[in-house]
Amino acid sequence: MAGNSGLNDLVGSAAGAGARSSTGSASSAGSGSSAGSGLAPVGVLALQGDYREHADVLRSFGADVITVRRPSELAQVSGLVIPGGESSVIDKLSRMFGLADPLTEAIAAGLPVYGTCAGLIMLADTVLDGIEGQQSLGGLDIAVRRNAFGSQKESFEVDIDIPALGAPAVHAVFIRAPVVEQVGERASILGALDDGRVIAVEQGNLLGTSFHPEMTDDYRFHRRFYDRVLSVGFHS
Ligand SMILES: NC(=O)CC[C@H](N)C(=O)O
Repeated sequence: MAGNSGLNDLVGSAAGAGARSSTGSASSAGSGSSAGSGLAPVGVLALQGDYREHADVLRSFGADVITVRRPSELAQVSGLVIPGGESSVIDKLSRMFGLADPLTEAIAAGLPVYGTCAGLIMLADTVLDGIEGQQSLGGLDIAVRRNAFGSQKESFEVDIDIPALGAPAVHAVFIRAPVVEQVGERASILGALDDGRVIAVEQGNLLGTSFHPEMTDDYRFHRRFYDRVLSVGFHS
């Protein structure tokens, strides 16, 4: 899934990162049930970032996937992926499009959500090093630091043991990634770097990784999210 367009979406500056009129491969499928299961579609927040890659991963599971850019689309979904990209842009656009409050409400109501990188930042209760005025949706009892790896190591790849996923280790791709600096008592750690810095967390129906499984061919984190979607059967 390591499509160049997705990578450009991740590393590109905020300039030109506004709402896209093109739906790309993640075109909205409208309402409908997911893969004959009677389940509502799974959503991918498509304001900015590499949402197409996430949609492709979920479709590979047989899921019915829709892109989410407005509250009426959010109201249809049984789960949501918030992709990587630029959290300050996703934050601004979600407020501009009237999605921020419905998203916060859906998270509080138990919507299963998986956030990667910028998506993890959006799910954090506390954001360190946000731009002025930056807000998050919250939900995860954590504090994340944006761009925590500094300019020298903005992007890197490393194998990380994730006990909850079993063997083999996950090949994790970090792109201007955040780290989880504080983990509150309601969140649990799924993975950390050798130096102890936390990069994967879970809390009830919320899952977050600093890195980008959609850029590899190991979809166990997406599978974990989708299994949660199937078992929760969320509808608003
Ligand atoms: N790959 C990514 O999602 C990068 C996240 C970005 N640094 C941010 O602050 O949102």
